[in-house]
Amino acid sequence: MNIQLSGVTKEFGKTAALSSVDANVKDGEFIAILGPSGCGKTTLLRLLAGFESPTEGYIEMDDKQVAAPYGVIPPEKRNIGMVFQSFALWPHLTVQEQIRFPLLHHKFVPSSIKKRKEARTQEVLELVNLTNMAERMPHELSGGQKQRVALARAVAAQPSLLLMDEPLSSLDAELRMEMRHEIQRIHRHTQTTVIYVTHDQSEALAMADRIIVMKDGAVEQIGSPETIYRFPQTEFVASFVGKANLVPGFWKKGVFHPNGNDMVAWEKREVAPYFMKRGVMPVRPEEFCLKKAGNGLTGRVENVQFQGRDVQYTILVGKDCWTVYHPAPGEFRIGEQVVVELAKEQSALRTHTEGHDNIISSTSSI
Ligand SMILES: Nc1ncnc2c1ncn2[C@@H]1O[C@H](COP(=O)(O)OP(=O)(O)OP(=O)(O)O)[C@@H](O)[C@H]1O
Repeated sequence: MNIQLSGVTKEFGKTAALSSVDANVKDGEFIAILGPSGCGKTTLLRLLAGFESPTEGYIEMDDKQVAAPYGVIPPEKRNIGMVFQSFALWPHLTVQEQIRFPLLHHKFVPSSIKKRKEARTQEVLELVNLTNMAERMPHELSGGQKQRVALARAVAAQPSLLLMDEPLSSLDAELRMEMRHEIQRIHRHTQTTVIYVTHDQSEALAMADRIIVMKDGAVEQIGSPETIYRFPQTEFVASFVGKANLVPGFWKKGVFHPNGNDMVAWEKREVAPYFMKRGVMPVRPEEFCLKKAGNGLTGRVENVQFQGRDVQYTILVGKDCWTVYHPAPGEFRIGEQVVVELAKEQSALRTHTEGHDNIISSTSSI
């Protein structure tokens, strides 16, 4: 299903939950809506489902208007599946009855599936690896198994759009990783358009084709996970996704002089104009390297955290603390003086070409 959101605004009294959101979703895409608590993610999903109408703007699905201030097509008249954080299974139905239910009652079940409801139920049970639990009741299932049933139920009737609201947030860390994989596999298998709400950046980066990053009801940036991570367009995106250090300094002839030190020059090919105008370079913790001596900025190790593959250092440079990931084993101790440099490969990044992203080369004049 293709979706177009145009100037979508939603106000609850004086609260603007969404402010003029424009976005498009292509058929079969996996879109993550990412942002902190209260930024309007659930409101956007509820508008897409048809539970709410916009105060301004409109939503089109496959070129048909489905939501506008004066009218909205309700959820039961849209061909969508939904998965929530709370699973929302019916307590009195077995696993296979939960999956069969939409096949019996959903308005949009394709006739090819209606004719083979039992076979389709078994097929979907297999898809989520629950064939041997078909007769179990919800209280006899683990959290991960319940979430699989919820997923199976949502995709059974082959919806054109699958909406998921923080579906993994009540699962433990290991199960979350497993279910991410499961959801990706189901998406590949069904080719359904997915809109997935999360506040977890690693979930969005790992699963989505494109991410819509939101803040205070507005879209901050839309792009592929790689673009969002490597080429943030605003301070919020840089710090919310991947915890970039926002290094102050000045740009001269496409070269950045951190902390106003014109003896140190950093070249990073692609930095958004937003940062260049503000005299800032966003640098990911892994884009820095630490040395005992060299042509960089001098700092002092404030804290060291062993993380397995990397060591996370907090380095005090001037009055700012920067986060630096350095491959383990750690070579630097708390209190030690170090030199912070931009890792070599950062200046050799290939030119990025994604059409909708407004990225310029730092070698162009500003
Ligand atoms: N029915 C409502 N009435 C009044 N205000 C609401 C209503 N629903 C949402 N809001 C407000 O709109 C804003 C966005 O809420 P929303 O639930 O969409 O955020 P969210 O990003 O999904 O947050 P979370 O991650 O905490 O679920 C919040 O300030 C919220 O308090």
